[in-house]
Amino acid sequence: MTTVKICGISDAAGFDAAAAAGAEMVGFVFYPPSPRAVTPEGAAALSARMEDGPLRVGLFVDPTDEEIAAALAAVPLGLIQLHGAESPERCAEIRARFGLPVMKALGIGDAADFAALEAYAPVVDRFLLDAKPPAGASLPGGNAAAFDWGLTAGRVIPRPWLLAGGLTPETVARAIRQSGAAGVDVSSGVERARGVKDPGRIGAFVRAARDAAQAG
Ligand SMILES: O=C(O)c1ccccc1N[C@@H]1O[C@H](COP(=O)(O)O)[C@@H](O)[C@H]1O
Repeated sequence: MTTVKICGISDAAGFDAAAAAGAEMVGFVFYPPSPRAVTPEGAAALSARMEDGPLRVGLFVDPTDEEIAAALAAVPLGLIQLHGAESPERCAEIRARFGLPVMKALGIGDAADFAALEAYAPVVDRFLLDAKPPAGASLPGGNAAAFDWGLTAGRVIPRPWLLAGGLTPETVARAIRQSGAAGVDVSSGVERARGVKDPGRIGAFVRAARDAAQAG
């Protein structure tokens, strides 16, 4: 089954829609410059809406230990997503210090970018393969930008991985077919305005990803 992560959850309607649709993961953005940013207290209130449900993923960009600790003190995170310029050494340090699995986001523009995966593979649990930020973008992710999905087709990725970048309910099935991804992650594509999730589009995205996986 395709793993689906809905990222940038910042309100109850978005959280409830992701859980009701059966998304495996929801992402809380602990990065203040993002329009989807939540405080640890805000994420805790959303997470408390349901005892079980999706795995709570904390998204950080070049975080300090204190920032991660503050989020973890409030929210039962099951996965730490690192979406900045964290080195393999820093990923290993965070993974060991907090005792949680780490998903490293890497930007893909062409085939040469896959070389970076080798150094990270021993120290992370998952990869998130995203587009590189477009010129002038103020965020390192969440820019609705896609990369060439054919670049991952038939390629051995040394850890489980999610495809991200510019996915939408309308394109996710094609993205899964072309990339061979077993998991997908979306933020902008399920919003009705920048930073505002659309419950209907969240449901449509999860259904489209499921249908694509069943169609094989
Ligand atoms: O979503 C954000 O605001 C964000 C901010 C900083 C780093 C990463 C961010 N989002 C991640 O980027 C992917 C792709 O986003 P999109 O679907 O293209 O908008 C998203 O799934 C998050 O993991």
